[in-house]
Amino acid sequence: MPLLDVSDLSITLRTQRGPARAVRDVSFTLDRGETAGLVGESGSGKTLTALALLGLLPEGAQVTGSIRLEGEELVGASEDRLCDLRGNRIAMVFQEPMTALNPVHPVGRQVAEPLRAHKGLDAAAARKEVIALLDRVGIAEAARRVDQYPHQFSGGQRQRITIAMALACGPDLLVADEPTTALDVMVQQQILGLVRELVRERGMALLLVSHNLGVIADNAARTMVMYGGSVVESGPTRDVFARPRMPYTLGLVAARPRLTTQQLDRLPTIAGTVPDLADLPAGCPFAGRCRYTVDACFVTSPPPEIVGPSHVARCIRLDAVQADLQGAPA
Ligand SMILES: Nc1ncnc2c1ncn2[C@@H]1O[C@H](COP(=O)(O)OP(=O)(O)OP(=O)(O)O)[C@@H](O)[C@H]1O
Repeated sequence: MPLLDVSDLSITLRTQRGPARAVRDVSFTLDRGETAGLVGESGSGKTLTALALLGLLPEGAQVTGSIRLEGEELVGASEDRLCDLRGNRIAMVFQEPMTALNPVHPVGRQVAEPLRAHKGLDAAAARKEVIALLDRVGIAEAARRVDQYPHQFSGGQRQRITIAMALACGPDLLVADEPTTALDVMVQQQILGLVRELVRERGMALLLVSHNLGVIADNAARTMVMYGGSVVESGPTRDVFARPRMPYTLGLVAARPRLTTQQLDRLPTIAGTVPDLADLPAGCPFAGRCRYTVDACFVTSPPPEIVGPSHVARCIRLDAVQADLQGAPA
């Protein structure tokens, strides 16, 4: 049984312009020790997918489908149960560390919170554990700095502290949503290196969300490309980037042949605009921007097609894409 099994997850939000189906039929599994990357442009539904795993969706969001953690269904689970799991078995690291840190409390007390809430540690035991955690995530002189406040740390150190907080209870699943976007490139590399080490060391599963192709290419064994609320292509990262098949992925990769984190701090631009989720036409969400579009693309929601080992793309024009790729000069 996979650690995480997401099946046909759809999320509909209430918006001023009516219901918006912001996430559509997303399915994937994640095993312990595995890192999957979720990549896509702003508004494609990455964050909502991540938040759904923690039961942290905006009020009024309707969720259908299934999210199972070791077989336990989380869609429709009680708030009490989700609270038990959050920060304990599933933890999240956000883009902006100050979202997770309270500026008026010393960092040590904040990292200790999940330990006290979920593991019942007393103050002295929690403090000892917190110092060890801060030390592990690379905060020098942790025993002295544990009583300092968030503003006394740099942005990179604050993100290290939120990682310590996320790790405190030894979660099985870590969800990191743009964990390094707010940091400069050198610090980004250090933090991602730390996360990689921790995932390996602790055998956690990691869902890494990023708009940065390089971050995903460097860190995730498996990649899911999101567009207009759907996963339009997924597979082993190497294959998705070396042999993209869905025209949207193709456009992203073609625009950025060198996949390194430094090169790809921004998602390449593709002509046209992201579809309006409150008014998404039937058919393929990319149809309005795609050069392969035929009439049927506006009618049929493309089913997942297997295009290689564990590599799936949603497009009804795969043959035309393939023919072009074969005809293209190497
Ligand atoms: N609380 C909310 N109320 C209404 N619409 C929302 C809400 N949160 C997100 N949305 C909309 O849902 C869609 C998907 O948002 P989501 O944040 O998941 O995208 P994303 O791919 O993570 O983009 P970004 O990288 O900008 O965060 C967007 O169109 C967004 O405007």
